[in-house]
Amino acid sequence: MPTAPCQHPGATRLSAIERSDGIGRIVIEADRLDSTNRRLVELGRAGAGHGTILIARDQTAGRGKGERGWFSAPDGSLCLSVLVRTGRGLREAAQLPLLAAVALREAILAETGVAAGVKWPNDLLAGGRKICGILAEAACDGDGDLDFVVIGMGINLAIPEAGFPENLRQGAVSLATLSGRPVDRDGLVASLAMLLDGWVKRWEGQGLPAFAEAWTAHALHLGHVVRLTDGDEDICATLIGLAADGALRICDAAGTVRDVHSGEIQSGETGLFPPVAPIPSQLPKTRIGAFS
Ligand SMILES: O=C(O)CCCC[C@@H]1SC[C@@H]2NC(=O)N[C@@H]21
Repeated sequence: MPTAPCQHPGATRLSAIERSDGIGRIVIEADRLDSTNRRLVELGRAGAGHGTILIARDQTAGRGKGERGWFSAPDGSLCLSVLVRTGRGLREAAQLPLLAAVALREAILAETGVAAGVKWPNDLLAGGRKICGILAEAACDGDGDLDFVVIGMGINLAIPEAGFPENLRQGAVSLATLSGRPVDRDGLVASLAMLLDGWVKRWEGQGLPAFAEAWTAHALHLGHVVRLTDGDEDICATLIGLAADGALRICDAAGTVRDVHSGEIQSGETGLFPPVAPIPSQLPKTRIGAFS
């Protein structure tokens, strides 16, 4: 029997998909929330267990990478967050956003037939347009040790082209548009929970080697020159692949091989990734650490 999670005001329905442990053991669905990441962090601090999933039909202040907001449409988007408690430490947990992209890519392929590529670190794209974004945030205890990680995923399920804000229309697309058929939202959640659970368990045992090959096999732009940010620095570099700790290994314009631990790809030489203007952010200024 699933154990009851901590309740919160936005939760309108509680259901458990058929798992007795692990990811998806508890699924909380809310009609409307500000941010599933934000709320799941609160639930985590209050003791919610490993594998809790929080889904919102409508998200009013979704968080995106780089302090941007995240656009979603009620009924057209899937906004969910997953709470992961791991025996591995904070440094290694920074690999979870990459792992999440692998699991989500597989779930999308299984449920819709859409084969996405992974734009470092964890955006999923098809035909050069973004299908989903992932934002993982780490919560630490008073000593700075990892308490838990919340992995948030925003997936464009069935947003018509005209349903995206104008500044996103060129760069984003939904799964229903790509596949030409409706997407079974609950099927996608169940598939994701199962796949993510398996990948996290393998990663707990083996670390990065558990999924590095799967990530690399579908990574976009490896071997190509791209413009990317390395922290605050804007650089052009050739993407080499993943380093042993999960950082992105690049070769910069001076020919120096170095590793990038956080940043984003801004554009690729094929012109696949035109920069997208950020959505005005309603983010609070105090954040727990964001990995991606
Ligand atoms: O900018 C990105 O690419 C990451 C977007 C992540 C959005 C998801 S939607 C569900 C979860 N809750 C949030 O507030 N953000 C993530």
